[in-house]
Amino acid sequence: MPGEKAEDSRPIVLIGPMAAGKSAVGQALAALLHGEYLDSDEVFVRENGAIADYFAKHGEDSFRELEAEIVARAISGQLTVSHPEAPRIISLGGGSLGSATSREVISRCHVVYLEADLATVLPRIARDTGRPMLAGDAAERWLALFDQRRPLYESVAQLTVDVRHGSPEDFALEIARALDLPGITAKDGRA
Ligand SMILES: Nc1ncnc2c1ncn2[C@@H]1O[C@H](COP(=O)(O)OP(=O)(O)OP(=O)(O)O)[C@@H](O)[C@H]1O
Ligand SMILES: O=C(O)C1=C[C@@H](O)[C@@H](O)[C@H](O)C1
Ligand SMILES: [Mg+2]
Repeated sequence: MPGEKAEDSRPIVLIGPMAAGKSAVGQALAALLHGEYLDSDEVFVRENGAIADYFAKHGEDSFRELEAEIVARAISGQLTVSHPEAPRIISLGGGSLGSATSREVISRCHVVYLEADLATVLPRIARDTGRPMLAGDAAERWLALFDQRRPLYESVAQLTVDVRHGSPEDFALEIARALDLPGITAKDGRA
């Protein structure tokens, strides 16, 4: 029909640094689109236990191998439980783009980069014990990792959302509008 938006079954993948809100925004977006939400960190924990414990026992390299496998399974639809045509929203672990395979795998998706800064995430990471990559001085570690990874996020992002001011629901609507998804109007979010 003229004027009707074409179906677009590509998953929406959320990337960005630790505590930017990938999980919170991903869940809000799934609710808005009546879609399925998947989180590579949650899948990891379900299959292997707490991330901090896994790092302590097996080290980061082993974690990254399993993480890359989970990303591939998530994107390919192997972990999907809902209707095959339901929108799929997938949040990736903050360090997952270190894998060239994962960068390649997500190139066929809508890739949305949640861009944050230290001031925004500081209250969220200050008392963190679950993120082994932030062990020690969490603020210093977050900044160092962000400096190192920012070029990777930027190189794969198709849409960048500034998440410094607003709620997860605000950002979900911004993403849905920017991607011009079927069923979303500019005015209130739903057709
Ligand atoms: N826009 C927001 N406003 C206020 N709080 C937020 C916002 N986005 C996320 N949060 C809160 O910040 C914390 C971290 O968010 P979240 O877990 O979604 O980040 P993440 O990017 O998935 O982090 P990780 O790298 O650990 O997976 C959570 O407590 C969440 O509720
Ligand atoms: O930035 C990282 O390296 C990480 C981010 C988290 O999402 C987890 O994937 C894990 O704690 C490692
Ligand atoms: Mg998360």
